[in-house]
Amino acid sequence: MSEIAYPPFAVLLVDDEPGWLRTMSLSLERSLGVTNLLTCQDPREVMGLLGRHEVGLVLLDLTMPHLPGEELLRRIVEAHPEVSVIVVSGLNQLETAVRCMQAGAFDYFVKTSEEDRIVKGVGRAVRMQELQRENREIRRRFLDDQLEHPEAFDRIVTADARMHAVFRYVEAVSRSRQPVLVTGESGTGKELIARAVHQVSGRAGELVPVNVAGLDDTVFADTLFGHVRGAFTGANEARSGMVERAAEGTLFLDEIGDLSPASQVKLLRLLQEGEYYPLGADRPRWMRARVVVATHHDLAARQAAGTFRPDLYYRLRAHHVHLPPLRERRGDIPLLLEHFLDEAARELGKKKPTPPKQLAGLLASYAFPGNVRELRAMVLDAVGAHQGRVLSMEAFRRAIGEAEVAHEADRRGEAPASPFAALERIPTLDEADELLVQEALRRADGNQSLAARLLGITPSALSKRLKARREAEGQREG
Ligand SMILES: Nc1ncnc2c1ncn2[C@@H]1O[C@H](COP(=O)(O)OP(=O)(O)OP(=O)(O)O)[C@@H](O)[C@H]1O
Repeated sequence: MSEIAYPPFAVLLVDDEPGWLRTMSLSLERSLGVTNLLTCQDPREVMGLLGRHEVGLVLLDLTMPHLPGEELLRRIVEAHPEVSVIVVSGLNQLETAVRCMQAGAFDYFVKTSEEDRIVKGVGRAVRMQELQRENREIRRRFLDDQLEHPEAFDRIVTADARMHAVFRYVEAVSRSRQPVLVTGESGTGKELIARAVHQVSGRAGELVPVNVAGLDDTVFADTLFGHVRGAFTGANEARSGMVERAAEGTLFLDEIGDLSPASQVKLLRLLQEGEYYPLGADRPRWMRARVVVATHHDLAARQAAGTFRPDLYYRLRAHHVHLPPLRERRGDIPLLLEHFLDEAARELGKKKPTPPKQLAGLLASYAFPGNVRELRAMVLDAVGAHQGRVLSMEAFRRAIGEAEVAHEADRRGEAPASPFAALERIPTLDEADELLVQEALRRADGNQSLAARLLGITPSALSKRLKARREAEGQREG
């Protein structure tokens, strides 16, 4: 796969000094990975270039022959308000800087400032442009409803509208270099989404996963940033870290909610500054990798509780994907069941068994705290143990029973012993009847025959109850 130009819009450098254009182009490419570059020595050509190319950012020198930079700045802002302009001037004059900012410049640097500062300023402007473009892109894709890379989501079996919205969002943010945060309960498919983000991004390198849970700060830094020779006793060789390994690809940091406070600071610095120090190094390295992070924790709650840094949380939240638990997309259960039956039969070299009719009802009534991973394990176990043509219900009943007992044991001490213990007044039989019917319909996603099965009554009995209730409500309103 060939490397795709970055960013997805051109950065135009305008200066009459060819030497400055060359040095700046090299710095931007080396430090920020910017390859989508245009250069121009004659300010009179700039408006034409903006008309012909998709430019997102202009670095503009102020003192050039033929056309004063300030005048050109005004023309650009008027004709292309969506383009950001950074003024890089030879003059260290406060008044000029103020005038340029008032005219609509995104930032102002003096040429003699450290090159590093200008590069970081360009990094900030690129990030702003990316966010603005992604906002437009997200709006367009939601209206359009089509996926451009459906193959990237092939491994994710779903017919759920929220999951499809996630796919469209992933496509909309895929070309950016900003981090993507994937949240959702354990087993909901966060790693599959991280892989899809990587695939859609078209980045040539590999996806490098690192589980950061339980890493102490030193191991975290060494794993991610590597070390130079002699950095600590036993460091006989220099070793590059995962950030380097993922340079042309994607770094996937899993279990980010469990990161220690000291490592949170390091990660924030990496994301904010785009640079890091291998252990023992005295010069920073630039990060080229795209970062995707995932957690099953509620980061907002962790942030509020003071265990997760707010600045890191807000930084990560810019591109956020949340995966709904399986119990909120029960319509996916039959599809996943088929998918895992195929997979299990293939892996175990068996003929695909037929699922018994009652299985759908049993699975629909279960909360799946372990989500898709739990369903997959159940199906694999059941197919492994099964003989004959029709799959036995027993393996599923046992797995669900055991999981519920384990779950109950986990909750013991916190949860009330009976569902009514916390209530001041127990519901009347009629009210309980009503509550059960509502809950069954909710769990069955409004499917009445499934809801009836959950309630242990026939579909016509449920339909009669619903009809009677509607009539009673009608009379009350009338
Ligand atoms: N929609 C899906 N279609 C097919 N397989 C799925 C789907 N969602 C999850 N899986 C499978 O379920 C298992 C768990 O998925 P994954 O590892 O992506 O979950 P996770 O959210 O990252 O979990 P954790 O938080 O525990 O790391 C994997 O075997 C994965 O292939």
